[in-house]
Amino acid sequence: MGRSLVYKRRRCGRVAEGETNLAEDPVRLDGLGYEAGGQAILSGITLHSGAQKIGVVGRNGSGKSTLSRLMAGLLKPASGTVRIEGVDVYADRRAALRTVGILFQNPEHQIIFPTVGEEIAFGLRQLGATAAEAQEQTRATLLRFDRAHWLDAPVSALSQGQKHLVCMMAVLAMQPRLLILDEPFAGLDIPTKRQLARHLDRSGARLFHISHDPADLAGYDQLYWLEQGRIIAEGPPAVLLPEFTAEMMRLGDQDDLADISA
Ligand SMILES: Nc1ncnc2c1ncn2[C@@H]1O[C@H](COP(=O)(O)OP(=O)(O)OP(=O)(O)O)[C@@H](O)[C@H]1O
Repeated sequence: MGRSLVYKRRRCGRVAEGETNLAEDPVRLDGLGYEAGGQAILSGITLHSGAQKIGVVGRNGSGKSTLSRLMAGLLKPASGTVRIEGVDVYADRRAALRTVGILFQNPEHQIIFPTVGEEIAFGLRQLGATAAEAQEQTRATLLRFDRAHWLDAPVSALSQGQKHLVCMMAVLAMQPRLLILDEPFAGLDIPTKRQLARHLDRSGARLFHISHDPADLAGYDQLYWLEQGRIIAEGPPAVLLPEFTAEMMRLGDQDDLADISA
């Protein structure tokens, strides 16, 4: 995979002043590393950002899902820390639950209850709401998304795009400060993607969107390029995405699918 890439991390274009403040940045990854099967999956990831819409672009196997799970505190780092809004998300799980939400690529991996209302209420109960409070907040969330009539709908009767919306409502009901998106739009059609993206933009949560698809990240404020478990470039989408796309096209003209990291 991309063995010919020899970039050192570099800045692509100008990052607006004020987006990075080392003392106060709400998203802080410092020397983050992760190992599995005796191999380094992520190494030396340092990223400080105060941007509202942060994106990470990377090809298959670059470490995107591992990074998103570390960001949500679901994996223990081998080295370094993830601090979101001042919370060490692995060390302080209770605070992390209130601070960070995550949406996965496959809603089937996220949904565990048979009805929409139960699914949304579950997260709220996790945060300490009583059954009555959770019910009230669930109804309010459905109303906010114009889906009051979904309360008792069986999840099994929903389309894939609708299941994604259920996951999104369930996570946003918990009012996370940061929402991590692990390719939640993969496989969805353009109208569905656009509708879900609109809901996200309205949510007010800071977004940390990880994707292989440059189109997902075009409107983002600050982008990072993940390659072989390292950040190799950062910059605004107008500069970084064309470079990423050109490199992906170049790699596509070769055949590196046979490579197995040893
Ligand atoms: N538990 C594990 N044991 C061994 N190898 C792992 C483990 N988890 C991840 N890897 C390897 O780490 C690399 C990064 O995996 P990861 O799933 O994070 O990448 P990704 O960018 O999300 O990939 P994709 O876009 O294909 O989903 C891959 O080579 C994967 O095989």
